[in-house]
Amino acid sequence: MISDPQCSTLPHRLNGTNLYLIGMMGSGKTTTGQELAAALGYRFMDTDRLIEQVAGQSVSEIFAQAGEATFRQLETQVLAEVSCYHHLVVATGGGIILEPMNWSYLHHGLVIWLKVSIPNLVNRLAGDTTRPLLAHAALAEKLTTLAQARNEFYAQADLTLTIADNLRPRQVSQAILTALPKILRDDI
Ligand SMILES: Nc1ncnc2c1ncn2[C@@H]1O[C@H](COP(=O)(O)OP(=O)(O)O)[C@@H](O)[C@H]1O
Ligand SMILES: O=C(O)C1=C[C@@H](OP(=O)(O)O)[C@@H](O)[C@H](O)C1
Ligand SMILES: [Mg+2]
Repeated sequence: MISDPQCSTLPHRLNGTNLYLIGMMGSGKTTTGQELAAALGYRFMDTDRLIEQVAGQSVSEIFAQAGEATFRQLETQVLAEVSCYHHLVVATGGGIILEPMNWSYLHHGLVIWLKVSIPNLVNRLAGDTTRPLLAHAALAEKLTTLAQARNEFYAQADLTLTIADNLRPRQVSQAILTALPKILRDDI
């Protein structure tokens, strides 16, 4: 629930506008998104989970069997469908920002970049086996290369939150709730 009185009018002011979380793998989009949705009384959706439902396969299986290009097509298809709804917090996949068409859907709502340091991403993702782009790669180097290629796209978000390394998911959600009013137009 929203405890800060300054944020208590936020659900009203948002008026159902979707919130899209973007950022690198491990930045906490899926985890924080659930906290944020609960705080706002929104529904939570995760494009990766929707893709898995559509394909009947895990993300890793799609990458291995159909390839990344097919995954990206499914990602755009799922995002297009999701953007028809409202009152959603949507955790996206880290690469959703690469396809220009996706921005036309993301901009139906407000886009929030969870900006997390590479060392913190490495800590969180060490041992992870569910992210095919990180398989068979030196983790820190791969994340650094991906971030270098992607940061200019993440920076197109409506709101950038630089997340301190010790912030728990609930605190990240609170930080978003505190920051959102500052970017809301009066007519939104
Ligand atoms: N604020 C946080 N503090 C500590 N661990 C976190 C935080 N946010 C996410 N995590 C952990 O990091 C990992 C990746 O989080 P996830 O939400 O799946 O990221 P994303 O969806 O951005 O790839 C998970 O193990 C999750 O529990
Ligand atoms: O960064 C990426 O290109 C990807 C991120 C993953 O989602 P998370 O960002 O939730 O890990 C998932 O969509 C897929 O493995 C590709
Ligand atoms: Mg995720």
